[in-house]
Amino acid sequence: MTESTEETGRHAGIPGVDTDVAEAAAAERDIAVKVGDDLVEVKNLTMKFGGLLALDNISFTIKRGEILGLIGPNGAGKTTCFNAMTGVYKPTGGQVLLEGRVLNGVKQHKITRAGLARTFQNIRLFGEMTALENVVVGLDARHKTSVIGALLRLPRHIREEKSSIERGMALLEFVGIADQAATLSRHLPYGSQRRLEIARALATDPKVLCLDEPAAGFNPAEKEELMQLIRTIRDDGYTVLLIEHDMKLVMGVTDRIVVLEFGKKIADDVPSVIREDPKVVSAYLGEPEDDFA
Ligand SMILES: Nc1ncnc2c1ncn2[C@@H]1O[C@H](COP(=O)(O)OP(=O)(O)OP(=O)(O)O)[C@@H](O)[C@H]1O
Repeated sequence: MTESTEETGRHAGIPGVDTDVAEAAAAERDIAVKVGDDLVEVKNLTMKFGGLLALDNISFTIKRGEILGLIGPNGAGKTTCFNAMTGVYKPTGGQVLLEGRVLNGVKQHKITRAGLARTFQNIRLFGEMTALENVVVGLDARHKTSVIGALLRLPRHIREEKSSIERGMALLEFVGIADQAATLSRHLPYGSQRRLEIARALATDPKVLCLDEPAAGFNPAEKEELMQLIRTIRDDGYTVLLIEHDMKLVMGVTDRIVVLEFGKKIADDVPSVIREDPKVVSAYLGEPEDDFA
């Protein structure tokens, strides 16, 4: 965490955020809300699968510039919440707003374009493409030239292609795998594949980056490195929503935590309060000890 605890200006209010860094980096992004204000509002989000109420009237906000943790025991509804927010599922009820704009009913790719990017619990890369190509695919989604422009290799397309490769390389460097740019993604070590997923999501220039268990399968040293990467991403001006099972990781990296249990929100506070909350402790009873260390 950075050390800007005495902020009193309009960016104050998010513990641990170096708001100068966040503001400077994010200034280029066209985001309608200020650092510290509500960027995403989840209002009474409800998701039913037949008779199963997987999400029951969930409400929370994500503030611009924060790292928000979404935790809960197995089956609590975390991934369902991500899926309902990012257009994978159509919510049964409630609303998700990004910068005040309702996302319900908007197609997945349009939600990504609007600024909500995500990674998946199960890695979803193009295995037969190189690491760089996987990132460039994400960047291409933002291009303005037409298919005809690409076929005719018009100057604008060539310019965009060149800048895609440069930006793709910069993103691979940012997540620490630039030396593996030319490797087919299916040949990358597991940890690099997880990093590549993050780079590909960042390529869409998101306003909010949603990470679904990015440390799954990592050893403690890899987890520590990933925590550092998530902090760097935030310090670069992004807002992060993080689903994570590993409580130590969540407590160490987040500014605030929302806790779900059986599809209901049972707590929403800073990590030090969540750690002591009896409802949260009891929700984790019976879970592997590792999950609530
Ligand atoms: N497509 C679906 N159809 C039916 N039930 C589903 C579907 N997706 C999720 N569920 C159910 O919804 C509940 C919440 O599941 P979800 O995967 O969101 O939990 P989770 O908190 O992400 O769990 P985990 O930590 O194990 O990934 C579970 O009971 C699950 O079986």
